[in-house]
Amino acid sequence: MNQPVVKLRNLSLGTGRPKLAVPITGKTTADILAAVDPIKAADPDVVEWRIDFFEGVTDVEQLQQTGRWLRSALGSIALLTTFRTKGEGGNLELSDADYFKVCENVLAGEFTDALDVERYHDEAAVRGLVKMAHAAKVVVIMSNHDFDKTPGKAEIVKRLTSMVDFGADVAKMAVMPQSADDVLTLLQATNAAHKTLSQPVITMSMGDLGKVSRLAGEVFGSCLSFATVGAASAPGQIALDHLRPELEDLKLN
Ligand SMILES: O=C1C[C@@](O)(C(=O)O)C[C@@H](O)[C@@H]1O
Repeated sequence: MNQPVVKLRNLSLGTGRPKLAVPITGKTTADILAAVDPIKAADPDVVEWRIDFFEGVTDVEQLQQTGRWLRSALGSIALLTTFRTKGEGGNLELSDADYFKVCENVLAGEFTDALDVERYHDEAAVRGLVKMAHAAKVVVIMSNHDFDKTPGKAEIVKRLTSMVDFGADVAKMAVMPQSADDVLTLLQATNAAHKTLSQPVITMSMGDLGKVSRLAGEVFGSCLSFATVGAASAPGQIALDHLRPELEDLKLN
């Protein structure tokens, strides 16, 4: 089977070394824009704006204006916009209806290259949002987080497969290990999904035990790794200036 590749701005996700994404978790517009210069100096492939940390997230004007300023400050770096709900490890509690409204406001603001869409919400609403994103030529990175445990291999593959069935361009799963065996489970599921799915996948085992999964994407088939410049957005993320040389060392020639 051909390697599935997805274009994200000027990147090809799914081929070569895993791409590097850095989260921005600022609370105010000033914090968010101040994060850009040090991030640009570290030269990531993708910036993830975690809008669940932004205090203006439910104000359409503030969300879209800050998004446009961020987009223009980033230059050629691809922008992924993510509202991570509280139940999946995010920072702010929103009703389902408000979650979808915020995501629609992101799309209407025309500033993002990719949108994170959580898989486990109302299914018709998820499908509707995917349609809207695709009409706006925005890449859908569909996601699911388990901050407590690592489901079995078959369950992880099933969830990633379901994301693709729901129209995801990229399917993403983050899980929490309780043991080294759990990390192996995530890696095995990644390898299996990577070999069978028609879209690229992103996976990670979080926390200290799972750090190895953030280095090993090229071997097991995860196309993007989240790394830090400043604040982390999830446990186990490694500094970008450490992760980049590790990924280069582990490159498959
Ligand atoms: O989905 C992910 C992955 C992540 O949870 C991680 O573990 O690196 C970090 C989040 O910001 C991002 O949206």
